[in-house]
Amino acid sequence: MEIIFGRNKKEQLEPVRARVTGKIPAWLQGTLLRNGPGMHTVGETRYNHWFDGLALLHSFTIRDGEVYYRSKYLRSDTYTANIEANRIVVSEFGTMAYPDPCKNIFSKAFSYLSHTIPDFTDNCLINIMRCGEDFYATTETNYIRKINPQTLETLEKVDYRKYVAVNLATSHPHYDAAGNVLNVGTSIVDKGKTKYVIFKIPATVPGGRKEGRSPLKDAEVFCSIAARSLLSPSYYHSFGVTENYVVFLEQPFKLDILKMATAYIRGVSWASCLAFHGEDKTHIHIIDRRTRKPVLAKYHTDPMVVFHHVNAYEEDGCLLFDVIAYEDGSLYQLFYLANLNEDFKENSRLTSMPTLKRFVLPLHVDKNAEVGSNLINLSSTTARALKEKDGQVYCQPELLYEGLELPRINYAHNGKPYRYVFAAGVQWSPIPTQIIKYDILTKSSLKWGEEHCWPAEPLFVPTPGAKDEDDGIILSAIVSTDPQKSPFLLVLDARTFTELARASIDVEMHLDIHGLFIPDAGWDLGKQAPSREAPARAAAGRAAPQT
Ligand SMILES: CC1=C(/C=C/C(C)=C/C=C/C(C)=C/C=O)C(C)(C)CCC1
Ligand SMILES: [Fe+2]
Repeated sequence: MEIIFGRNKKEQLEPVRARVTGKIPAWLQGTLLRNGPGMHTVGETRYNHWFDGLALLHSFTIRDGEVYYRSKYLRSDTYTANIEANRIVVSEFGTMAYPDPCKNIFSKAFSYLSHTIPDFTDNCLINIMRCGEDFYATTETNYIRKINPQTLETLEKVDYRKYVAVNLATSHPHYDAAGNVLNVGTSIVDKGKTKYVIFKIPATVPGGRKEGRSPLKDAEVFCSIAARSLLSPSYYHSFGVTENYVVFLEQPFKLDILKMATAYIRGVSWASCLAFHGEDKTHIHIIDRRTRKPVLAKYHTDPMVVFHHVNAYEEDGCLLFDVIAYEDGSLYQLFYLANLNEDFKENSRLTSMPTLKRFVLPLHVDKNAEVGSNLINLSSTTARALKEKDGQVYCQPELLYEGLELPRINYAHNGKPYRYVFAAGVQWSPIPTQIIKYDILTKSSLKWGEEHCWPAEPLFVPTPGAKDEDDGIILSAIVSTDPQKSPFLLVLDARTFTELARASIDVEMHLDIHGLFIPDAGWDLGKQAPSREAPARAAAGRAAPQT
C-alpha cells in the first residue's frame, strides 16, 4: 500500500500521450484538472497523515480523441520552505513542524510564542476552484494558490483574510449560473466573536475585470452565522445551496481553539484539536438568500459527521438536502499513514459507513401543528420533521444508500430537483473500489469496478445540448494496486455506465482527492493560454498540448 499512499510521486512535467482504447466522444474536448497529496516525506522527515502530503496537481487534456497527461507539484511557500530546508518545516493537518531547530532556551521560548497564533499552510492539496477566468488550488486554511490550469504552474498566493475575515474556508465552494462563487469560512474569535461567514466572489465586475486584479478584491460577506460556542466552532468540509436558501450544518465535530492555540507548545497536530461530541446535536442552519438572514424556524438532528453535501432543493414548501453522513468523526483517523501499510485492510476498517441520507425541512412551521406531529407530507420520501415542545423541529432523515463517498452530480441540477448521484463506492475501507450511479427515484444503482482498481471521484460532464440529467460521460482517474497495470483515465457513458474508453498512462500517477473539468469552449484563450495553439490546430498536428 506504500506504493499507493506513502511513496513520493514523481512529477511529469512534459505532457505524455496516453494509449486510448475504445472511443472518446468527439465533443469531449477540454482539461480534467485534479489535486491531491503527492509527497509524503522530505529529507529524513515524514508526514503522519495522508492529508498532509504536498499538493501534486495533475491534468488530462482531452483533444480529438487523444489524452495527454502531466503533473506538477504546487510550488506553495510550504513546498519551497520544505525543499530548501530538506525537511518538513511547516505544520499540516496531522503533522506539527518546528521551523528552527532552536539552539538555546531563549530562542526556543520566542519561537513557541510566535506560533501561538499560527500562520497556516498554503499547501493547497484538496480541490480546484474557478473564479471567473482564474483557477485556484484550495485547502481549508486562509490560503489559496492561483494556478495556470494549462501548464500547472503556481501563481499568486491569496490570503482570504485580506478580503473577508476568515481563518478557515471550505475547498468546496458553490457556483451560480453566472460563475459567481459562494463559499463558507470560519472567523475565529474576531472582535470577541466566532462565526461562520458565507461570502461571495463575483465572476465578473461591472466594467470588466482589470488585468491582474484578483476577483477576491470584489469578495463580499453575504451573511454570517454566530457559532454556538466561541472556542469550539464546528468543523465542516462543504455546505449546500438551493435556489433560495443556503444549508449549513453546525455539527458536533468541533475544533478546540484553546487546544489549537497551545498545539505548537504541546507538540501535537491540528488534527488532535478536532473531536466528535456524540452527546451534542447537529444544528441545521437555513439562510434565506433573498433576505440574507437565517429563517425563523430552528432545526436539528442527531449527532452526525458530514464531509460532503450532495445536493439540495426546494419542493412544495419544503427544503430537501442530501448528504453523505457518518455516525462519528473516525474517518480522518483512518488516513494516518502508519495505518495505510501492509496491514491496511485491518487498520483502515470503517467503523461507521458513509451513508447517503435525505433530510427534509418544512420551510414554514405551522404554529398550530401538534407537538410530535410530522410536518412533512411529501410522497417521495420517508424523511420526517417532528415538531417539538419548544417549537423547534427535529429532522429524521431517510436512508438512501450505504457505502459511497466523493459524490458528484450533474451540476446544472445543483440547487434544483435532481435524480442521480455519481460517487465512489466504498465497502470495508475508505478507499473506493467502485464507481456508483445511484438513482434516487427508483432507488437502484449501476456500478463500475475492476480488479486491483481504485477509482478517484467520478466527475460528470454533460453532452453539449443535453436534455436528460444523465446525458453525458463520467471521468475518473484510476490507479491500480497491480504494478503491472498502468493507471488510466476512464470514460463511462453516464446513462448506461458502460465503458466508452480508457486512456492508459505509462507514468506514475497518484491517488487524488478532488478536481474539475474545464471544457475547451470555456477557455478565454487570450488570457489563459498565451502560447497555446488553438484546439483545431493542435488536433491537426496531433501534437501534445503546448505550454
Ligand atoms: C491544515 C489545517 C486544517 C486542514 C484540514 C485538511 C487538510 C483537511 C482535509 C480534508 C479532506 C481531504 C477531506 C476529504 O474529503 C484544519 C483542520 C482546517 C485546521 C487548521 C489547519
Ligand atoms: Fe471533499
